[in-house]
Amino acid sequence: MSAQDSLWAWGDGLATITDSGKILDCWFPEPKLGRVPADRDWYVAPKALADEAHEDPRRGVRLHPLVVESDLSAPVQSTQDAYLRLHLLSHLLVKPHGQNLTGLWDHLPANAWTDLGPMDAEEISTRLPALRRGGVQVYAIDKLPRLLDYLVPKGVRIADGGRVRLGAYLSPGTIVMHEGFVNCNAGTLGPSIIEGRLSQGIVIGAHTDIGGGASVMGMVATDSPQRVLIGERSLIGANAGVGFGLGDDCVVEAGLYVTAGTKVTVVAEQRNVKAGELAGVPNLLFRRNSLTGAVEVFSRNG
Ligand SMILES: CC(C)(COP(=O)(O)OP(=O)(O)OC[C@H]1O[C@@H](n2cnc3c(N)ncnc32)[C@H](O)[C@@H]1OP(=O)(O)O)[C@@H](O)C(=O)NCCC(=O)NCCSC(=O)CCC(=O)O
Repeated sequence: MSAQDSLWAWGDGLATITDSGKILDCWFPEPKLGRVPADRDWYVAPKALADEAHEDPRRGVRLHPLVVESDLSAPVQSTQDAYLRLHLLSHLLVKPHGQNLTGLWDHLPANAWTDLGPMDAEEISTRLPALRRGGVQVYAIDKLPRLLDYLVPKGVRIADGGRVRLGAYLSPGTIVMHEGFVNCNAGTLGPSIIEGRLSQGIVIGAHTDIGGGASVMGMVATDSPQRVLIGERSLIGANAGVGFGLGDDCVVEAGLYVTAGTKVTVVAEQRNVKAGELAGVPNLLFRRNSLTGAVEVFSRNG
């Protein structure tokens, strides 16, 4: 694959399409980087996917194979393109921030998610009585589905599947506990424990622990130039939070929320700085002095 090819991706997908022709989602079992091979007939689906094609009158949809090719440097073009890019993240083929996600939200319809799959949210009221009679549950109205309904990442534990969205980038060895949450275009670069929330765009390094209920402040816009990276072997304590990137081997005390603008005292130097100025600095402990209320920063060793 040439360097130029690495800016492209493609995949055979199975789209859910409403009776009125609206694409609700697209599942790509084996997305790939590069261009569609020259000898590939775009109109002939692999047998495994062709065999999955069917109609589901309960949801008013049909499942139909299609092939999608995307220029990852360009904004998102369609729903199937959006789903391909989310799959690339969760298959660990493209890292968070490694592709252009401008327009992602605009191309993701807010579907009704049932245990049969997605359906048009506008049709849910009329179809609900029949769905209930059939024992079908509607568990969400949302733009992004659960990761585990599309793939099972290797070597990863997810205690509650509803808390991890398609597009999460979870490296082998990651454990997401019940309180953990991982949005799309966010995730882990190595083994780690997530008991708190990783918003869109947040990436944490290997052997880092996001404590119970902890928050890493993110941003909704997928094209924001702002990056919040948390280094390796760091710990954000239970119910704590950060609004800027931490370096390696840092600790934030349980219950302490430090935003980029929080004025902190660097104890060894007796000087006050905005915490955001310490973004990326390794070996720091952030602690609120329980006697004075001031947020203090100490150097620590490993
Ligand atoms: C800030 C630290 C890291 C500090 O711990 P340390 O072990 O380094 O220090 P220590 O031994 O406790 O304290 C050393 C000295 O500093 C003092 N000291 C400690 N904290 C202080 C504070 N805030 N203000 C003033 N002094 C303080 C102690 O009294 C002691 O003083 P003397 O020397 O005078 O004795 C810790 O308190 C912390 O917050 N850890 C985070 C743990 C965590 O949240 N893990 C996530 C698990 S997730 C989970 O459990 C799930 C829970 C859930 O789901 O809700």
